[in-house]
Amino acid sequence: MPGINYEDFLDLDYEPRDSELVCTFAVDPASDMDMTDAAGRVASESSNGTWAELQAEGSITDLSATACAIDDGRITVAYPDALFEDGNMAQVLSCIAGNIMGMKAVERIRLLDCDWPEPLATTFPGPQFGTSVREEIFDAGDRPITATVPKPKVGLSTDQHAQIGYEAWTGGLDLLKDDENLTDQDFNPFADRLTESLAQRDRAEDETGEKKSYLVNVTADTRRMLERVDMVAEHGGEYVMVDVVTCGWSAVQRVRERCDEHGLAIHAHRAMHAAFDRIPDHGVSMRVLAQVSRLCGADQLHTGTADLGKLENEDTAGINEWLYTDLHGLNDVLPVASGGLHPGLVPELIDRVGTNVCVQAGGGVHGHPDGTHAGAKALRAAVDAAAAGEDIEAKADEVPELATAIEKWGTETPR
Ligand SMILES: O=C(COP(=O)(O)O)[C@H](O)[C@H](O)COP(=O)(O)O
Ligand SMILES: [Mg+2]
Repeated sequence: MPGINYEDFLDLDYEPRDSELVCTFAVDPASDMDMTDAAGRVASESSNGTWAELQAEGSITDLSATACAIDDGRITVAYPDALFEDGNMAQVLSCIAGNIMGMKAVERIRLLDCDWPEPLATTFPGPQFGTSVREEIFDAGDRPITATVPKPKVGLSTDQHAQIGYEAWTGGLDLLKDDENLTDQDFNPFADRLTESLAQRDRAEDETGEKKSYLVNVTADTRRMLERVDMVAEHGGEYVMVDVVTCGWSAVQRVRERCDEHGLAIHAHRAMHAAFDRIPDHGVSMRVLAQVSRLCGADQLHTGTADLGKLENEDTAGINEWLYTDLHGLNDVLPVASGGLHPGLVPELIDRVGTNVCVQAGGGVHGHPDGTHAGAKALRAAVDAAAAGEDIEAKADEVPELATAIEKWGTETPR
């Protein structure tokens, strides 16, 4: 009887088929393994094999992955389409980023990139709106849209939170955003925050003549999230915000489905991503996380500040480029630059990532010496100037709030 062993998962002459999911891994084999052994073990454990030689016969090997290239510490693995369940991201990730991450056959392993084939990619919905939110919701023309997150992150009362929203919106920002750890706590209950913030949004829209919107954080267990999504639709919101990593992809998929019914966009916060993408040679890359977010239907996603902000970033510009590139007809995704931004950093940011983004700042708005309203004016002026290719210092001569922000923070990267 033929056995399946991990050598059977290695074929360096193999050409992946168009229907296969092709993944690139960086691999550091265990000390008693060479790269070919490790490559075979990765393909085996992530598809239908294990450490032992199996005495199984027949078609089960049709589900085997093939390690088909080894190059400079990297391996390429091709996964047959039949291995995957349609539209089930949890199942896909349990294959390609599952047991192999802890397998003793490798010292370190990182899933760097995936090439998503049409048969699998199109079983996912992708974003409902993507970058079109800039035009469709805000009529923003060529400029990036702007957002702010009230600080302190948590602890503001509902009234204080909504008031900050009003000041930010009337100062010129497009979006008020909840912070990742604000959901439905006693000091600021979800339902009250939603209604009060949207009431202030309406007021700000009347006063400014501009469209404004609110990214309310619906993150919870799936049942509560869906109830919250319904509430947002009922009260006239345009978006929900979801902490996509902490709540999990299956939950995101359900939210995407419900948002489709309501025509709501999804803002994806990536809190916790750094637990598996910060160490460069292990885990799952931010690039793959961005791909997964797009497939599951995030319309806008935090992708970092191209190293200008307070947090570590992985290839923001490259990931953003991927989010814009065609993926078998699925919509694109609007990247959100956030984390330690302030007006003085905006020209360099736009230089690095372009204008098809959302520029988001918390401390860089509310830490303005003259408060939130002035901070919002400064950020909007910086964004308008940078998008129009105008010098920010010249703009600061016209907008005193921007001059004050530049005086306070200069062009420093915060920590
Ligand atoms: O609260 C903030 C930013 O606040 P501030 O502007 O005060 O730093 C966001 O949670 C970060 O953007 C997350 O990081 P990332 O966007 O990299 O996921
Ligand atoms: Mg935050």
